[in-house]
Amino acid sequence: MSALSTIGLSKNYGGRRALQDCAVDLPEGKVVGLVGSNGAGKSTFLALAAGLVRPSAGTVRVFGDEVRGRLHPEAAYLPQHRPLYKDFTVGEMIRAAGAMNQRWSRDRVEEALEATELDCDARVSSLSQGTRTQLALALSLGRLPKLLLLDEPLADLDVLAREDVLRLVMTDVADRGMTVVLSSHLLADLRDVCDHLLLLHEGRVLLEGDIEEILDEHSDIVGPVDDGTSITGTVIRTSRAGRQQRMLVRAPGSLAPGWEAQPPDLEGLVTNYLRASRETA
Ligand SMILES: Nc1ncnc2c1ncn2[C@@H]1O[C@H](COP(=O)(O)OP(=O)(O)OP(=O)(O)O)[C@@H](O)[C@H]1O
Repeated sequence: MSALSTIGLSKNYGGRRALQDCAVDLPEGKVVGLVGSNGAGKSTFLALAAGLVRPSAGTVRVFGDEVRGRLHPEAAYLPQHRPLYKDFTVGEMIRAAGAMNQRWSRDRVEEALEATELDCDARVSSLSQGTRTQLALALSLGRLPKLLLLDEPLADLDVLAREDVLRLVMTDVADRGMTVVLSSHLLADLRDVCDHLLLLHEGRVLLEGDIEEILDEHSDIVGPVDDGTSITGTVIRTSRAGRQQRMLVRAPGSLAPGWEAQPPDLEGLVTNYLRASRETA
């Protein structure tokens, strides 16, 4: 079953197109890396999925139910600006979140915060950025969501805090089969935990699918610069170096003598898609 699917999803802010005609199908139980440059539409996509903003066109479904201006009861959403009351203490914040959510596990929140050794009497305003993210994430996990939407959860965190945040998320993925969509403008941030990719560029879906399948479908091929006629498949991008040319090809056929194929790495593949898109714009 799809955890999150969209058809023809578009969002305009005034005259600006933030998202255009997006069709995606994110399977249940996956960890989805939502990747794209600044302004690609990642936050808009997540806010639409959370029902926080309404689409200009198209539909969003969470576990088959159309999202209409409210968060799906089985979903949790953590926006970029961590929604915490700065004047509250940690304890007050946990109680307030509990009162606001029908389905709530205080045990899960406390378990998630165990490693942080957070003082329940500390004011939210006194916490470091990383600890605030951990607190906000723990409160999201307290809803025991089946779908967790995380907008730039790793931004502004040091290496150790990043590891802690990802470990928290992956515990619920492993224990409860939770689906996660987490955004970043850096694929490298997400590479180790994601098994599904959603690549956005200027509001459009450039690539979406299971990461292993995407990699299997593509080849990096290298051959003589004066021979391009024998290449079958879809050439995503060509670059030249001296007397050789290198191509990223989707579904390549058999190669002519003089050509060699290698499996691409994900970072290189994504970079080629983004560059090709920029070059044709
Ligand atoms: N509330 C808004 N009003 C007007 N324009 C907006 C609004 N929110 C987003 N935009 C515009 O929509 C486009 C997509 O923005 P969005 O924040 O979704 O991208 P993003 O990929 O999350 O970017 P970043 O990585 O910088 O956070 C951008 O051009 C942005 O300026």
